[in-house]
Amino acid sequence: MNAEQDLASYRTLAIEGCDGAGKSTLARRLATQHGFTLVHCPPTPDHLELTHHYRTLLDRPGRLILDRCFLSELVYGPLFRGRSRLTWQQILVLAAHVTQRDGLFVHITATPPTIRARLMARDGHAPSTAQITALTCGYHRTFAMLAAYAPVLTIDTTTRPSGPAG
Ligand SMILES: Nc1ncnc2c1ncn2[C@@H]1O[C@H](COP(=O)(O)OP(=O)(O)O)[C@@H](O)[C@H]1O
Ligand SMILES: Cc1cn([C@H]2C[C@H](O)[C@@H](COP(=O)(O)OP(=O)(O)O)O2)c(=O)[nH]c1=O
Repeated sequence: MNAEQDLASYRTLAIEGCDGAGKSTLARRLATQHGFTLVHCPPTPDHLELTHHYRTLLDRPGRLILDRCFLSELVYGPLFRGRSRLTWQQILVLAAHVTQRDGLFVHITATPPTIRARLMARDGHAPSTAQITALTCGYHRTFAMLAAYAPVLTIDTTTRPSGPAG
């Protein structure tokens, strides 16, 4: 698929989006087919110094895919924990490291009913459609801001097949 060939030309891909949008499926496929090292970034514990954590990840050698990154904090933080532990200023410093590493931010999205159905099928439970809508809107706002400072590609997987051919 052309879009995936384009993605493969970057040295760094930071893949972000709502749980269930299809990040890990795409990340695994790109890693397997194009030889990226895949790093999944799960929710980080409170004691972790977040900017140092992500800087260290980005200092790794070679081609890298981050399956989630510091942008999760901006969206999940305010909605689920009352605040983001990272400021926009800190986010933009980290984003500059991604860009300097020949990086692209990949925004994976889908319609909230699609995401909900996928989460139900994958996990047997899912947030409400309203909660998923809040998350997808949060990501849309975040990426609209980020796009003024760093390269962003949005992929809507609602109708996109997930097979090996992409
Ligand atoms: N492009 C796609 N089209 C249809 N289903 C998909 C697609 N990408 C992922 N899925 C399915 O949706 C579910 C969530 O995908 P996953 O990659 O785990 O999302 P995330 O990493 O964003 O939580 C999985 O069951 C996966 O098989
Ligand atoms: C990285 C991150 C994730 N999360 C949330 C997003 C997900 O709902 C949940 C689990 O994330 P994760 O383990 O990345 O799951 P998935 O690959 O299915 O998206 O934690 C945060 O609340 N804060 C964070 O900083």
